[in-house]
Amino acid sequence: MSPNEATNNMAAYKFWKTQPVPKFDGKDDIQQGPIKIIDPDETPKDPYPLLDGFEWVTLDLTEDNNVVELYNLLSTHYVEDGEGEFRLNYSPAFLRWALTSPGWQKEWHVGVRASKSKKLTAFISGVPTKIRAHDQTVQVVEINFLCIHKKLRSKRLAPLLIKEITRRCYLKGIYQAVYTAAVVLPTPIASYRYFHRPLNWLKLYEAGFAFLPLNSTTGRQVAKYHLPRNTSIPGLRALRESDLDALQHLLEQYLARFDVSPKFTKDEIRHWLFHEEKKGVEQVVWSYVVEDAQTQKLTDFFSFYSLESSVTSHSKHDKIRTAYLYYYASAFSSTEDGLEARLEILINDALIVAKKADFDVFNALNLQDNALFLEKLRFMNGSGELNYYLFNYRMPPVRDAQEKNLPLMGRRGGVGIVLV
Ligand SMILES: CCCCCCCCCCCCCC(=O)SCCNC(=O)CCNC(=O)[C@H](O)C(C)(C)COP(=O)(O)OP(=O)(O)OC[C@H]1O[C@@H](n2cnc3c(N)ncnc32)[C@H](O)[C@@H]1OP(=O)(O)O
Repeated sequence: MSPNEATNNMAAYKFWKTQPVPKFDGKDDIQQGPIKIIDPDETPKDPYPLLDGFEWVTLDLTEDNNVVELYNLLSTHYVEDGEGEFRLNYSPAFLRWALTSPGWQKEWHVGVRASKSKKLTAFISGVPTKIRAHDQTVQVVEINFLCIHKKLRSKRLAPLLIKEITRRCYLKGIYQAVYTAAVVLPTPIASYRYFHRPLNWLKLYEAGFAFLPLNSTTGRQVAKYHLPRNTSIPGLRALRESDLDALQHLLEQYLARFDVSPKFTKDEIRHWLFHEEKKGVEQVVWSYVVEDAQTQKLTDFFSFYSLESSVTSHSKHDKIRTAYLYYYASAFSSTEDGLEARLEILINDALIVAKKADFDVFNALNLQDNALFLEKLRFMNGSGELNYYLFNYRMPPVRDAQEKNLPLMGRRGGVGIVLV
């Protein structure tokens, strides 16, 4: 819990109270749209002054050595679980994928170096995209990978990084952003929880990620999470490049269910969802479609991405291979009962594909329609929370934001965006 969370008191957020974000009390005028109209002429043309001994750097992620530098910073200083036992370990291939999506801008890969050693000590990034919020389309930048070296924490460098990337976005005429964070800031549009479906329970247990319930045995736990060898839906196959138009249509229809969702162009769909087999290129995203044998139409789709966690303190296993549920869609969404039954077998097939690809665990948030299958498919309730935010944009509450006390099944996601 952040020190400020207990109070939800704007005054306690010295930096955030100065930013164009909704207040906690919800007393802002709830007319949907920008909070502040930005005058580009008032945007400073030069970078903000930094702490003594540090300098701004713009990374060039087309250069392998820049990607490796970023990897080295994040793999040792990025997000950890509460106890510091596990740390997200985004691979160089993942970072390049995440940060060079269509329209990416080099200026939005903002680093800080120590002036003497030239070591990269902090970073923040953005990539452009469009989202739909209720019935409005909004051009945004997706902010991610904010990271400060552990020795430089609590020196108010984060607000500087945020202000600097904001300045660079304003200069390009982008005035809104979307981001997620485990910490509570003013003010989430929605908050979700992580769920974990063991695929290799024994390894998770040995690594300290899964626990043995008092009334169980390791054998019973392994049996509980056993999956069939083969997928069950006829016509399930890997996504092909020739599917992209049909996939765009299927996704667009499905994502219309949610209050906030991405508005993917075809190029973005290719970038984010299509993995092209190339020698020596690490696979980051797995996408599968179901093609109806009679009509040749795509009826369903699922995807997941690969993100390892480093086990910081354990000797037997140093990595957990995690598949994260990404976008999915089904033409069976015309009836709720039909959708629930379909998603259960569709996502069960996703688990089987992930198990075959040697993942240890499959993670999902309870956004989108995930509450329809999480319990049935034996996802365990995790401790991690993820809050969704919009910068300089206010909108009426999304469907589920206030419904934390409803049982799981009652909590359908209002957010359809998944940030990597
Ligand atoms: C139009 C364009 C707009 C573009 C910008 C849109 C906004 C983008 C916003 C960023 C989206 C990022 C999305 C992601 O990448 S979320 C991932 C965040 N990264 C990590 O958790 C990695 C490990 N942790 C660290 O590297 C540091 O602890 C970080 C960098 C997180 C904070 O460093 P440090 O611990 O040394 O703190 P400080 O003394 O410098 O600064 C303290 C101030 O910073 C506020 N703080 C703390 N954590 C976060 C956080 N995750 N988002 C926003 N603000 C945060 C905090 O409330 C306080 O402000 P206030 O309480 O006084 O007000």
